[in-house]
Amino acid sequence: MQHAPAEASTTIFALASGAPPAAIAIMRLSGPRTDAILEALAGSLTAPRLATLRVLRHAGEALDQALVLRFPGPGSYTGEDSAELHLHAGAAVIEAVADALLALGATPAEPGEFTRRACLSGRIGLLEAEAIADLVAAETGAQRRQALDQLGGGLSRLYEGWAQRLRLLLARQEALIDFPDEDLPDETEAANRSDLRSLCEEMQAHLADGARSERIRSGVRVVIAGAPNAGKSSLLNALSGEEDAIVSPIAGTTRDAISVRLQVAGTLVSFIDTAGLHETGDAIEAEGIRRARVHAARADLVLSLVEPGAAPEQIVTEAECWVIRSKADLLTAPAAPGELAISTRSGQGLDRLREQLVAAVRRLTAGGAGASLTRARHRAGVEEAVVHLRDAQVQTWPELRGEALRLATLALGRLTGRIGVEDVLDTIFGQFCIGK
Ligand SMILES: Nc1nc2c(c(=O)[nH]1)N(C=O)[C@@H](CNc1ccc(C(=O)N[C@@H](CCC(=O)O)C(=O)O)cc1)CN2
Ligand SMILES: Nc1nc2c(ncn2[C@@H]2O[C@H](COP(=O)(O)OP(=O)(O)OP(=O)(O)O)[C@@H](O)[C@H]2O)c(=O)[nH]1
Repeated sequence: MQHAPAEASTTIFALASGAPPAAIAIMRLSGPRTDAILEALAGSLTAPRLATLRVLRHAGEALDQALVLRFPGPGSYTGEDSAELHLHAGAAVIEAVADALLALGATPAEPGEFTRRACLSGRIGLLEAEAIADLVAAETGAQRRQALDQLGGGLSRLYEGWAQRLRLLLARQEALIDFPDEDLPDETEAANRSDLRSLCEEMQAHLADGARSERIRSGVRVVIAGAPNAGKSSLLNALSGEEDAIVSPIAGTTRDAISVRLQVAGTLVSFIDTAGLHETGDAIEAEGIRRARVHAARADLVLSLVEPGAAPEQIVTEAECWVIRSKADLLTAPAAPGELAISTRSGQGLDRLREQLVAAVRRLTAGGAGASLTRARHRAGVEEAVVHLRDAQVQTWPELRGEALRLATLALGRLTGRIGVEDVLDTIFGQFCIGK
């Protein structure tokens, strides 16, 4: 972890609670001028971590009767001197307090700046900062549990453990380079090789998790595809219970993908209604169809809708693809065995489809115990480490093997934030809300 208080010179403030109107608003402060500002506003410093009722005054005027909480650094969320003002959440109260804070030398915080400072002061690692972002954004129970696990440090410990083992390997590797003529090397060499192999295997197993936690975090993608008029939009509306997509007897009604986020079995699922697949000379429709195919290719599950009498469309995807007979109320003969038949008009087959969706979502997000990666950034970092470890395994020159081990350690270090924090901070904190 880095300990350089790079941005500690300013004192920042932000409304940490939601937008008014609300009952209470929490104004958060962090930085070296925190105590001076509190003294000016509240008359004197309050006891650490003890909610204390004070009248806040500025320029001879009372601004609010508020609860003041002081968190002296370094034992605070940011690691700096921090405070919270729990205000009456009236827009005028908030504005008056913000004006007073500005006048007393504080500056408005950037999105995620409190957590960024917590990272820069070494209070938390990057993986924990990401977990906080995920926790704040969580819409489903599965997302909340996963973010809380990551905040608990499971993923950090896994990556730190790997980095630690790599550093040990590197040290032994360097001993080999420094003392090439000793008797030990043969045994050390064999031990290094076997440790390297098992480390590499563990990382590959970690990568081969079927992306289950990335899915929990960003949502399972279910794409509804098929010919024009197959009943795709009707199915989307039936699943969501709302009029999300336009339904009409005119073929080609849905031209761009429509995405609806629903919870299935406590997991976020994006159902994506796409343009009907067929040959067309219409440029806009053709673009819609191209997008439909891209969506299907990236899906976790494709529902391929087919009208009675028609044949399924060709859909290129690595995902599971269910052929579903639509408009079952119009079927004269029973559906083929094993084929799911639904009717959004009569409701036939919809409960079965819902049950199958629940089972599919559980399957797509199920996995073993232990920490698992939740973002593309983690996947890319571990993949990079694996590339270098593979390289290390085939290198015959100890110096080059050492270099490959160092590069793998670097990749892991960037994941946890031990190395090159600044590079990734903007990407991560740009997505935070202000006040976090
Ligand atoms: N009012 C309020 N509620 C909140 C937060 C907050 O900052 N303020 N949090 C913020 O996001 C979360 C809680 N997270 C926190 C994490 C660490 C510390 C902190 O001061 N830690 C010190 C002391 C711990 C102790 O009491 O012993 C430390 O770890 O040294 C505070 C809040 C959720 N609820
Ligand atoms: N009889 C019957 N008609 C249906 C059913 N579902 C949809 N339809 C009708 O089929 C027509 C097309 O339905 P949509 O849901 O718009 O079909 P789509 O596949 O989204 O069509 P495009 O947007 O053209 O790709 C509409 O007139 C619907 O009312 C059904 O279960 N039974």
